[in-house]
Amino acid sequence: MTVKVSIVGATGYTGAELVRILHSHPEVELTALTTRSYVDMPFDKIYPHLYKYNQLVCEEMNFPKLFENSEVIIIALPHGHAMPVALEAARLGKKIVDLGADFRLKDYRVYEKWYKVEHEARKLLDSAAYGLPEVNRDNIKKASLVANPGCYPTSAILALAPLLKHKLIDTGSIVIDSKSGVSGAGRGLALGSHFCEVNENFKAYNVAVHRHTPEIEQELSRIAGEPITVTFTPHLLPITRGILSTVYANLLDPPVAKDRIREAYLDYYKNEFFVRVLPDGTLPQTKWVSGANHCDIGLTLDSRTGRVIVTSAIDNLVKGASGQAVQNMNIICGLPEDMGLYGPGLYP
Ligand SMILES: NC(=O)C1=CN([C@@H]2O[C@H](COP(=O)(O)OP(=O)(O)OC[C@H]3O[C@@H](n4cnc5c(N)ncnc54)[C@H](OP(=O)(O)O)[C@@H]3O)[C@@H](O)[C@H]2O)C=CC1
Ligand SMILES: CC(=O)N[C@@H](CCC(=O)OP(=O)(O)O)C(=O)O
Repeated sequence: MTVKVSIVGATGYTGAELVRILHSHPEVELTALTTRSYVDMPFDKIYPHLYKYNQLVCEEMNFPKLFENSEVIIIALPHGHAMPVALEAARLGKKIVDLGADFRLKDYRVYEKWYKVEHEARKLLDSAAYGLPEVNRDNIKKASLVANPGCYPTSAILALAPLLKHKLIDTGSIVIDSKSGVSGAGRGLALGSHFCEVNENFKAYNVAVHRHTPEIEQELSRIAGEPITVTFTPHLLPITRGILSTVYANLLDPPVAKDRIREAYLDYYKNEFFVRVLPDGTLPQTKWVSGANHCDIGLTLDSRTGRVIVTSAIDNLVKGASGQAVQNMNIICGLPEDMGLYGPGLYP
C-alpha cells in the first residue's frame, strides 16, 4: 500500500528533514513539495545533501491541484498559516499532520492569547488529535487531523507523564528547564540565530512567557486529571540539533517513591520503542538521539531535597518535529508505527 504524501512548506528545516526521512520510507511516494520563495527550483538544489535522492521540483501551494494527487498533507509552515490549508484539506477528506501550533491548543481563546493570531479554523479544533503517540495513540488512530506537538512540549511531557499518571509528585511544584539547539528556530534569517550571537554563548529566553507553556499545561492536565501549571524556561544552546530538558518536582512521599519511580516509567513506556528509559545511573545526552526518533529519559532521586530530577533528550527536528510527524502519519494510515523511522542516531 503506497501512500501519496505532499509537504506544504517543504523548504524549511523540518520540511527538509521530512523529505530525508520519507525518501527511505518503503510505503510513501512524495508527490509535491511546496514553497513560497523557491518556485520551480529542484529541491536538491536547495538541499544538496538530497542530491540523487530527490527528483521533485518545488511548486507553489495551489488548491485544489495540490490535493488531487495526495492522500496525506504534511504542513510545515509557521503558525498562523496552516489553518486555510487544513480547512481545504479537510473539505476534500484528506489526512493532515500539522507541525505548527495551529491545532495543538483545544481552546481557541488560549491560542489567540498566546499566539496573537485569530483562529480561522475553530471548527476543526474538536476533531484534531494532539500528536504525541506515547500518551494519545487511541485518539490519533481515529483522527484525520493530527496536531504534531512542539519540540519542547515533546521533551517535557514525555519526562513527566509517568509521574503524573502514578500520582507521585506535588503537581504544584513542577519546574521544566529546557535547552535547545538553534535549528529549533527554523531556517529563516533572524538576528538571534546568527553565528556570532549563538557561538560560545548560552542564554535563557522568553522566560515565563514562552508559547509552549499552555501546550505543556494542557497535556499534563489531561494526563493528571487536574489543572496543572508549570514553570518553563527555555534556553538557546550553541549546537545545531537537540533538546535537553531537566525537570524538577517534589515527591509526595519520598521514601515510598524511591522504589516506585523507575517502576512507574518502565511500566508507562513498556511498549514504546521510541521512548528509552535509560538504566539507573545513565543520563541522556543530545548526541545519543541526534538523527533518531527517540526520546531518552534519565531518572535521579535527590533524597536530600525530596525531589525527583528527570532529564530527557530528543532531536528537535526528529522526535521533536518531522520524525514524530511520520510516526503520526504511519498511525493514521494504518502502517507500522516505526516504518521509515527505525534506527539509532548518529554518534559522535
Ligand atoms: N525547527 C524545529 O525544530 C521545529 C519546528 N516546528 C514547527 O514546524 C513548522 C516549520 O518549522 P521550520 O521548518 O523550522 O521553519 P522554517 O522557517 O525553516 O521553514 C518555514 C517554511 O514555511 C514557509 N513559509 C514561511 N513563511 C511563509 C508564509 N508567510 N507563507 C507561506 N509559506 C511560508 C517557508 O517557505 P519558503 O522557504 O519558500 O519561504 C518554509 O518552507 C513551524 O510551525 C515550527 O514552529 C515544530 C517543532 C520543532
Ligand atoms: C530554539 C528556538 O527558537 N526554538 C523555537 C521553538 C519553537 C517551535 O518549534 O515552535 P512551534 O512549533 O510551537 O511553532 C522557539 O523557542 O520559538
